[in-house]
Amino acid sequence: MNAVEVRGLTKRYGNVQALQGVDLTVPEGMIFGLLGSNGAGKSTLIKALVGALKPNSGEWQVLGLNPLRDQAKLRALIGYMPQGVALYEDLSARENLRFFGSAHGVPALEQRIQEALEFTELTSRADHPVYGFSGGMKKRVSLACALLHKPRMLFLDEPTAAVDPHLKVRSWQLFRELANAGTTLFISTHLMDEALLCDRLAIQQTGKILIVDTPQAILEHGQTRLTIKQAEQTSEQQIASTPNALAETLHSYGLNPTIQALTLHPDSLETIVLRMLQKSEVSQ
Ligand SMILES: Nc1ncnc2c1ncn2[C@@H]1O[C@H](COP(=O)(O)OP(=O)(O)OP(=O)(O)O)[C@@H](O)[C@H]1O
Repeated sequence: MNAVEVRGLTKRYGNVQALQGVDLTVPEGMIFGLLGSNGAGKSTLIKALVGALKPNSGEWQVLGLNPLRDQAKLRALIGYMPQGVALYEDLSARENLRFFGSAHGVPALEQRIQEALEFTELTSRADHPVYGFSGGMKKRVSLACALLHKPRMLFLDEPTAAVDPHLKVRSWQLFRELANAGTTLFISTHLMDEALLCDRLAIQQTGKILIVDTPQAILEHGQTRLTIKQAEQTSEQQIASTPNALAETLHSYGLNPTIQALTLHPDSLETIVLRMLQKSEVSQ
């Protein structure tokens, strides 16, 4: 079964058409990314899918349920981490989890809270009030709340916005662990490096989905500028962004003709910075 099926979804706020006929299918058990710039309609789409707003028209189902009509049933099956922090600031992380867990009727709640705190690396600050937490820690508490009832599907609206590189990497490890265990994740982002970590990616612009494919296939829509410097001259050419195109071009420069594809995987700036930070921690 598909986790999400959407046809012709529209949503208007006054004269702003936030969703302009969205069609989308999300298979179960994967990390599905929704990439779009500010105002593209990502939060609106997620809110419609979790039953937090009423679209103007279209058909939409999540885990086979209608998010408005079957709201109570659906809430038991999904976790939702909104973009803004929706926590009780005067309560501790554990108390927030207890509150959300009770609302969901989570069995063996205290044990489950402990597991969620460990999973999100919050145990050492579990009993401190949330108002003293950094933005990244609050995000982790929100994630723990969304995970508490072991949902089949998680909707995470820009979960790593304003989060430092270490926590971002850790969050994506968590997302991958959850997907490996069978959870479907629907994650919105405007960050390209995160988009590449998804199994499938939809690109949204002004309320419309432009393309849905694997990140690799989307990258192959691009062109690569290849600069080759030899003793006397530098040559530049545009080639297709595919491993085969690179190998083929380099054959004329003497690359072993049996090599059919070449792929480079340079570290992102984030990875480089993270490694530097880790090295300096070890040497201190
Ligand atoms: N409650 C609202 N009332 C009026 N307009 C709204 C409301 N919520 C969103 N909009 C408008 O709808 C459009 C889509 O907004 P939405 O928040 O869904 O985009 P987004 O892709 O999530 O953006 P961001 O990345 O900045 O969070 C924007 O033009 C926004 O201003």
